[in-house]
Order: sequence, then structure tokens, then C-alpha cells
Amino acid sequence: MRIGIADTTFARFDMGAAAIDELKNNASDLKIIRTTVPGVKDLPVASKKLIEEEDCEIVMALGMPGPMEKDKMCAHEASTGLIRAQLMTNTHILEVFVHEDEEEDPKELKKLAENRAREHARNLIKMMFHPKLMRKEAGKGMREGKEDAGPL
Ligand SMILES: Cc1nc2c(=O)[nH]c(=O)nc-2n(C[C@H](O)[C@H](O)[C@H](O)CO)c1C
Repeated sequence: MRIGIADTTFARFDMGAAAIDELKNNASDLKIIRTTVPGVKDLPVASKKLIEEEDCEIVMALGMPGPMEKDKMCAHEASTGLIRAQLMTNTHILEVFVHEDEEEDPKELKKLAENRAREHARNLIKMMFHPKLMRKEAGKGMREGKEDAGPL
């Protein structure tokens, strides 16, 4: 299976590398195509190109919106673009964003970024290779990068 990884230089942690490592640890026979762009607003077209020009069946789009109001606006625009790219291509693009202000302590932010990238990589494997396992987790309050909220 061909899997696309789109990530950014704006991010303060190499989430693309963490995602790729996790994908490789959990599935064989993967062809991973990675593209790196400056920031989150560049992710929609990068992801669409991975799908249309590189024949990827699914893409992870990893980025780190900053803490300023203009960064949050950028993240929202990027998110809208990613949804549009999914609808245009009928292909999943897993948005893996870690907002810089989710954690104050840089060490905690790094841990969050790594865990979120890895957990979404495992989600991708479940979606593409083990959909029944994914279905078993429906309604379980799963969260990526932090403690699960758990079911009600
Ligand atoms: C204000 C701003 N904030 C962010 C951000 O929080 N995170 C991020 O990844 N990129 C940001 N960028 C850069 C844009 O996403 C984009 O790379 C540039 O506008 C060039 O297209 C910008 C311009």
C-alpha cells in the first residue's frame, strides 16, 4: 500500500519521522512517500498531489499551529483545505495537528507531538488493514496523544 506523509518545517518536532517509524513497526509492504512543506496551509495541495500524482491511498498531514491568533486562523484555513482535498479526491487525509499551546512545557509538547503522530499512524493501520478492530473502538472516547476520555 502507498501511504503519503505530508509535514512541515514550521513544526517544532519531527512528527513525520515518528509517524513513519510507527507505520513501519505495525505493517509490512508499505511504500511511504513523504513530502515536506513550510507550513500547515501548504499541506492541502501537498496531500492532494500525494494522492493524485503519487497514487497514495491515504495521507497523514502533520503540522503544528502556533499560539497566536493568526496561527489559529491559518490552522482553520488549512483544516478547511484538507477537508476539501479529501472531498475532491474521495480519499482520507488524517489531519494530525498539535497546537503549540496545548502544553506549556516544551518537554510535554514534544511528548504530545510524538504520541499523537504515533497514535494516528496506528489509526491509519487500523482503518486500512483492520477495519473490524476500528469498529470495536466506536464510542470508546479514544484520544490521540493524551489519555483517552473513555466511554460514558
Ligand atoms: C501565521 C502562520 N502560522 C503558521 C502556523 O501556526 N503553523 C504553520 O505550520 N504555518 C504557519 N504559517 C505558514 C503557512 O502555513 C504557509 O506555510 C505560508 O503561508 C506559505 O504558504 C503562517 C503564515
